[in-house]
Amino acid sequence: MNAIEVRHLTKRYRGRPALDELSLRLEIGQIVGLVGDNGSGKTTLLKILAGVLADWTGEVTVLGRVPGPETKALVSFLPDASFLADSSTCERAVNQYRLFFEDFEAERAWEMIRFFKLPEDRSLKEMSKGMREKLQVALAMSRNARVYLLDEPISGVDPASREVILRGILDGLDPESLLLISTHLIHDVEPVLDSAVFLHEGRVLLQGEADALREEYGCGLDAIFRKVYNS
Ligand SMILES: Nc1ncnc2c1ncn2[C@@H]1O[C@H](COP(=O)(O)OP(=O)(O)OP(=O)(O)O)[C@@H](O)[C@H]1O
Repeated sequence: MNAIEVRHLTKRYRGRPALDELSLRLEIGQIVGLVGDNGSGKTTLLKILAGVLADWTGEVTVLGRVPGPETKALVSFLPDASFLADSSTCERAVNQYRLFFEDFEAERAWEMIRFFKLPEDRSLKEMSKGMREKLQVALAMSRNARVYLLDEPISGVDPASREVILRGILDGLDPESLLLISTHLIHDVEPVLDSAVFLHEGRVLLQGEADALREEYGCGLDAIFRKVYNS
């Protein structure tokens, strides 16, 4: 079964298409990079798949169902903007997740919080941007979801921490799940990707297995990005 199936998906904001007849299929058991130039529709697509945007046209299924309450229980979505209260500490955030999500494993979240060396005595307001991102990754990846949708999870972190976060994401990832990760930091994420989807103006510009794309273009995904978006 395809984890995600999208056909002719169009989403307009005040009449202007953010996604334009987009079609895409993603199978379970993969780590997929979602890349594209600014405004190409990555966040909009992830929000629709996560079931937080509803006014679109076309066909979308996630794990065989139209995005809604049923799929939300199976999909772990890490949005680009923090939704946790500024006053939250690690402990409060873990407890909030435990209340919200039946599939949340608090112990796994604590392991990641320690692995990321996050300060347990500081509120979110007192944490740096990178620390907040690490906490959100720890929470999102501690759900036993079938589909993980991560919107720019490493945008605010230093290069060494990016590797640590990616390791944290991969450790314990169920091979029977799909991880879709949007990023501008293709070079950093490339080593973990099985495949990539390139968006442009709300459509799929290029999609394929990472190895096949590298072979076809004779370079890495980062260089492919520069080639296709500069041409
Ligand atoms: N709430 C909104 N109201 C109006 N237009 C919006 C809204 N959100 C997004 N858009 C528009 O939709 C298009 C796609 O935006 P989106 O945020 O999905 O792109 P993106 O690929 O995630 O961009 P970036 O790489 O800059 O984060 C853009 O033209 C943007 O201006």
